[in-house]
Amino acid sequence: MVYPVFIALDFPNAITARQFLAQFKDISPKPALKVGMALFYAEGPDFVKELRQQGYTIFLDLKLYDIPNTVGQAVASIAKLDVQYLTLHAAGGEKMLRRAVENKGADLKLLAVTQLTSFSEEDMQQTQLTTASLNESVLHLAKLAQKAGVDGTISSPFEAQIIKQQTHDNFLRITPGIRLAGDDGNDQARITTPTQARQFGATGLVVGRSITKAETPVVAYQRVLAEWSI
Ligand SMILES: O=C(O)c1cc(=O)[nH]c(=O)n1[C@@H]1O[C@H](COP(=O)(O)O)[C@@H](O)[C@H]1O
Repeated sequence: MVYPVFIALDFPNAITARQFLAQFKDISPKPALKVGMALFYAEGPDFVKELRQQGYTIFLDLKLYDIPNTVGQAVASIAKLDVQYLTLHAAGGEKMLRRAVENKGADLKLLAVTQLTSFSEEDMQQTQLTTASLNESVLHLAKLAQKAGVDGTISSPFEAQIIKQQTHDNFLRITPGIRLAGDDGNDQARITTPTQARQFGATGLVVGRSITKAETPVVAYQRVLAEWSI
């Protein structure tokens, strides 16, 4: 089983994203890409289609969170874009998650965001959405997502281990909050290196700034892969 490393294309527009990707033209296999809100809201589905035509695996990170009917319709629209992964918030609840699963079609994998990797324990309590600890909340939401038929979770690597222990074997554990040793954590609160994420049982990585802001992004990407694939 090959576990993916998604490069987060957090760029403001297609021009800068294309310039970035030009550096990877000789890299084979092509890296998997995560298109998030900034790029999608700027360029819309056309840029996603362009990347698909070039053969990239696409993770569309729109973190859907709305009433079940609206999310169901959104997922049905997104399924037509032929992307491979899509995020939605587990906190949207079982009915919302189930409606998304019903509308996703055969080839799209749904990933439920548990607690954002930018959240510390303190940030989470400040929202007053739960009195559970961060770990308890992540595990609870992971189990809820599994029950609703979602394909896996987004969490920090720190929670991947407990999710692995308490969910079925094929349940995906994709982890952002990844930094190469020595890189700044920026706005992230729960970060690990790719090596630590692998040891904690992650089954996929999302890496943004450690690659996109590196002096030589291709070298940084290869360092991530080297740590990840041991
Ligand atoms: O769903 C995500 O991908 C996501 C969830 C989460 O809890 N934390 C998180 O950082 N992400 C995304 O992962 C990427 C991380 O970027 P870097 O911090 O630059 O590596 C960003 O595109 C975030 O939107």
